[in-house]
Amino acid sequence: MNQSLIQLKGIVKKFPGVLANDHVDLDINPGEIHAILGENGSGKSTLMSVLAGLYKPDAGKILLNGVEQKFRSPRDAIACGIGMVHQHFKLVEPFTVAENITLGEKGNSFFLANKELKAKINELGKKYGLEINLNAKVWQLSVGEKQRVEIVRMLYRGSKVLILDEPTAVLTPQEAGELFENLRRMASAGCAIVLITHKLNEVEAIADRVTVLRQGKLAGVLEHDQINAKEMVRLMVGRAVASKYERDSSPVGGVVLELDKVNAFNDMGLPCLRNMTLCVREGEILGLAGVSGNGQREMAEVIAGLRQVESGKVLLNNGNISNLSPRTIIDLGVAYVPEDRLGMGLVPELNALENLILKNYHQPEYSGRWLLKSQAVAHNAETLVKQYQVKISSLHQPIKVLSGGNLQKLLLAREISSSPKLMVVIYPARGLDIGATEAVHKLLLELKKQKTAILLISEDLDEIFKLADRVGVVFDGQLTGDFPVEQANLEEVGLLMTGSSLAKERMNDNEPAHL
Ligand SMILES: Nc1ncnc2c1ncn2[C@@H]1O[C@H](COP(=O)(O)OP(=O)(O)OP(=O)(O)O)[C@@H](O)[C@H]1O
Repeated sequence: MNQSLIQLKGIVKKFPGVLANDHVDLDINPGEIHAILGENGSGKSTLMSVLAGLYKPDAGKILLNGVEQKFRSPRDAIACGIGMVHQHFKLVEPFTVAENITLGEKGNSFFLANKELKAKINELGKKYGLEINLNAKVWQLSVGEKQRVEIVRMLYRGSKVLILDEPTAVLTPQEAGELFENLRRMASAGCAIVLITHKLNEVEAIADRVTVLRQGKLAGVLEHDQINAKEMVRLMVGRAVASKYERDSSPVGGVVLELDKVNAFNDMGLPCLRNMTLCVREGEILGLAGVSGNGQREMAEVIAGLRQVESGKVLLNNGNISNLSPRTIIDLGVAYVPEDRLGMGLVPELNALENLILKNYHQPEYSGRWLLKSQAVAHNAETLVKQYQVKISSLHQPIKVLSGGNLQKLLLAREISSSPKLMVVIYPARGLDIGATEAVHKLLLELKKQKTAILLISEDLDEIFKLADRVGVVFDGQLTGDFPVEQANLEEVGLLMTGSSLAKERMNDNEPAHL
């Protein structure tokens, strides 16, 4: 048998109070796509950070082609051909693509990203299907394009082992398809691809081998012919996970949220909501399907008071809330779980006590004459953390160290505990493992039972069909479909998401398909 390209042997990594990796072994072969699976907090990112030189292991060895390596920094790992593309991209937004790719390279001034460098980057792009406009500023790029820049940056530095942390979590289904084709091309050219993911269908579609972690330990390795969803779930969770939820069939109430011909602009000043019209009723989940980037985020921001309504109205229980301040909208009973949990939903540097009162610290319940009422703040956090089963070693620790699932539970705990009339939630299970996804879905179904109107924005049609009473489709800032879930058809919804019929109508009207 050929020698593994990378071997991790007995890796141990401890954090205060947590054994994140407990004697984990991992073999990676050249030319393979190797998936790392495990529930939130099982130690996947920690193990990959050890391999990428970000963390020094407390025990264990890293072997490259059979030779032991000691990485003191990511620079050492990169020099050995190991590069990691993180979930949160590490690009400098005001710089161009070329500058970002060459940034930090010895001897290259990024201001002088010259012809030769550009030719080299273009060649890599062509070879692996990763073409990008080198002169574009990073802030102008879509999420998928930014990810491409990160990958090309690693390839440019000679990476032979590319670690991708949940790369499809932020991509549209089409972009994810393209990424997989490109990864396959890289693997065929001899690179090893290590993929951290929660999506079992992706693993089935693309992985050559799978390593499963559970509670910091190695739970098992599946060879290609052993990869199937049931076995992966068994190794990951050790129990069955609901594939369907029981539906609450109580009748829905009156209209809570109404968008009446709302128009708004995106960050680039282009129209992103175009006469958007929809409504959500009491005790109803409207699942809004759509490829991200079709105005969903902006719609949620308009409802939450974070984006200007240019024309049209946002009505809450028949009252016009367009362009009211976020605080007023919160006080009127609107809860919001944004796409960007750690940037917008929670403050990474603050602890759980502080994050859990971010929306109501000014209220007499928590606010004394000069200082916060520390006992009330602590009681609130202790109760919510227990009730929502957030795994956290200390309420005083910055929440940035929590796993994705625990962050989302913390955020939902804060939002749900305000007993909202309307909950707007975007991609609630993005990046979460199946156990945490189930927990989050159950919280939303419980909220529906309490008669809250829920606008659930998602790209995951399984999620929408599991939870929603009605399925809406958004394309290019407009509602292009609206069906009771029983009458919704997966294929039709998928087609509407790509704008197929709308695109045809547009062409007939001689209007451009994209603004
Ligand atoms: N810098 C840190 N300080 C303290 N604890 C940490 C740190 N990084 C991770 N942990 C803890 O180590 C454990 C493993 O975390 P890790 O992020 O590796 O899990 P994961 O499997 O990648 O989770 P997810 O799927 O949510 O990304 C968790 O309990 C986490 O809270």
